[in-house]
Amino acid sequence: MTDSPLVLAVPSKGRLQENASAFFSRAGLKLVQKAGGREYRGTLAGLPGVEVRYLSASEIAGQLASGAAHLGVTGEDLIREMLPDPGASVELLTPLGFGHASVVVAVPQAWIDVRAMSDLDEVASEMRLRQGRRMRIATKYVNLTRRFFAEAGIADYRIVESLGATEGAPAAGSAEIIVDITTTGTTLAANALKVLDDGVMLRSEANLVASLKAPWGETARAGLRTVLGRIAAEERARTSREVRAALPETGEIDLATLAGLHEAELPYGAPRGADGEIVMRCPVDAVFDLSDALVQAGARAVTVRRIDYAFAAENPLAERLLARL
Ligand SMILES: Nc1ncnc2c1ncn2[C@@H]1O[C@H](COP(=O)(O)OP(=O)(O)OP(=O)(O)O)[C@@H](O)[C@H]1O
Ligand SMILES: O=P(O)(O)OC[C@H]1O[C@H](OP(=O)(O)OP(=O)(O)O)[C@H](O)[C@@H]1O
Ligand SMILES: [Mg+2]
Repeated sequence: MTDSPLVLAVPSKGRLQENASAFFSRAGLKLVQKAGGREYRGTLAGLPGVEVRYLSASEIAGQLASGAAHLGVTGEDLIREMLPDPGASVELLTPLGFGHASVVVAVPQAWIDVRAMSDLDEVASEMRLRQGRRMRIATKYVNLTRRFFAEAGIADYRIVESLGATEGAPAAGSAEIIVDITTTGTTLAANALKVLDDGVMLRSEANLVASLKAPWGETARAGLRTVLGRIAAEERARTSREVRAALPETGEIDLATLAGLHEAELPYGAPRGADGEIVMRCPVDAVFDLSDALVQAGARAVTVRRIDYAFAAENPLAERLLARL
């Protein structure tokens, strides 16, 4: 097996770019773009075993599928559209909380009686019978559309592949209806289109995705552990708080029960002495209940802190992926 670096594919433009760079920098992964932002390759500061490639969101999906990139950030819609059997070539490691958008079936607002896919089925059949032609659907999501329409039992249609400005197709007369991605619905409304009640094909967001086809040599695996370890450390830190308590001078606190009640853990283990200090960690929502419970149980002082990073010996994201390679 080759010992190439970990290739990390990052959106170079479009909606996902800014959020993706912010996500990596929060995790202490500083993207360093070579040669003044014109070069589409870069590095991660301090990690020589990682090579960064700046690509469009759809190219990233393609490179993960082919194995040209090990790890990347892209939209779930693109993965599901471009890969016939996503589970066979990639692993969706974790949704990232940005790039939310839905792939939808939209028809002209003027079609007042058409509200659901079943109505569309009737329209399609009538069009075929009365006018001798098939209903045309403009989209770049050809595969997702075929699958969704097959599941809805609609076969009387034809896909007109669209390369952009899909919402304009019905007004331009190149298709009757469309399948496209939407977030606010502004573009659909501006083009007098409406989404069918049961016409949401996929709710998508940006994901961190790993390739199962890439050459996973030692250097790439080591890079993966570091990158995913930092991402997990940031996530753990952001979603939890550190709770320190001075234990009572007399008596004992049943820490195990308290921890269980408040989804807390003792990352450094139980205290060694009776009147020591303990460090717990709990979800953000559980902070006040846990602190109250500690005070009621006799703790002399309780301090709650935000954490920057919380590293751990386990690396669940990396282990899950490595188990599949
Ligand atoms: N409102 C939105 N419209 C389109 N894509 C969105 C939206 N919100 C999030 N996304 C996500 O961003 C991905 C593509 O982003 P974007 O359109 O910015 O890329 P692009 O650089 O224009 O690439 P392409 O030329 O392939 O469209 C989508 O596939 C989707 O996952
Ligand atoms: O529901 P809305 O918030 O109105 O967003 C949806 C629009 O945004 C996207 O286009 P984009 O701006 O990415 O241009 P593109 O089609 O050239 O990729 C998408 O293709 C829709 O046209
Ligand atoms: Mg776009």
